[in-house]
Amino acid sequence: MPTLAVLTAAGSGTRLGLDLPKALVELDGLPLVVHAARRLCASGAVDTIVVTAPPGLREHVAALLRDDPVVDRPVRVVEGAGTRQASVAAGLRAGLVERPGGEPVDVVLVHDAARPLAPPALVRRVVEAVRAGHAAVVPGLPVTDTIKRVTAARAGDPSHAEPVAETVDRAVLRAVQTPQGFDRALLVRAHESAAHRADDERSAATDDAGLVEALGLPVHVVPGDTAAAKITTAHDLRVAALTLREER
Ligand SMILES: Nc1ccn([C@@H]2O[C@H](COP(=O)(O)OP(=O)(O)OP(=O)(O)O)[C@@H](O)[C@H]2O)c(=O)n1
Ligand SMILES: C[C@](O)(CO)[C@H](O)COP(=O)(O)O
Repeated sequence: MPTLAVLTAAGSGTRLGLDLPKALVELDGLPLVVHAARRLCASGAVDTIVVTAPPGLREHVAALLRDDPVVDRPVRVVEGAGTRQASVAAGLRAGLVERPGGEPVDVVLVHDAARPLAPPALVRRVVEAVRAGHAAVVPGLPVTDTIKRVTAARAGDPSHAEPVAETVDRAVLRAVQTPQGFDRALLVRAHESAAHRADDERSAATDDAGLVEALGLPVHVVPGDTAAAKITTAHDLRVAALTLREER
């Protein structure tokens, strides 16, 4: 049965600090959203894609993807919303409309254009784990830094130094990435039951697996890939350019 990918691209990219939405920023001459869509298609594991575009840029994003020679799956573009969670919900609504005679989607991936170099093999790994029976799957990497839990700095301390409460056991930590993969019915249920918190940045979930966890249902981690790193800052964009060069 078919796999739908919701590709989130509606964010503004505030932390990147350029004067256009992050998904439209170019890496080696191609917008990030196009890099991400190309790799979803190259995986061979994705049948259709719904992209969440920044406000007012739906047509522009649709044209970019329509004109790209490597993006060879049907792509639908919808306008995103104010938070990532609300954008994914909008993408899901559009992507799961049944087409007459079409086979219903059974697996949904949610992927960030902000992770433009997530390799096709990673996409396949996530889809395979869902098809093997894990209803919610996230790629994750071991954490390599020593992690401290801190408490609030003392009021009036000019250094703003935060007291350390403990060193967390990093062996049990994973830094999770996208694409995240789900059984369709589970992801729809998870978004529906968290819809009341979708529009408030402080309460919205930062990833979709978190919504499944909130239902008390299991989420499994498969090995991630350093190439799927998230572009948040200008430094990350430079690292991605190096990753792309190494890939060639
Ligand atoms: N309202 C939003 C916010 C984010 N995203 C998408 O979710 C992914 C992860 O978001 P993030 O990296 O935080 O992107 P921005 O919100 O653009 O970044 P910033 O917080 O720096 O503005 C990105 O692909 C982004 O386009 C989205 O579709 N809709
Ligand atoms: C979904 C995600 O990419 C997984 O690491 C991440 O949670 C997105 O977070 P952001 O704060 O919206 O960048």
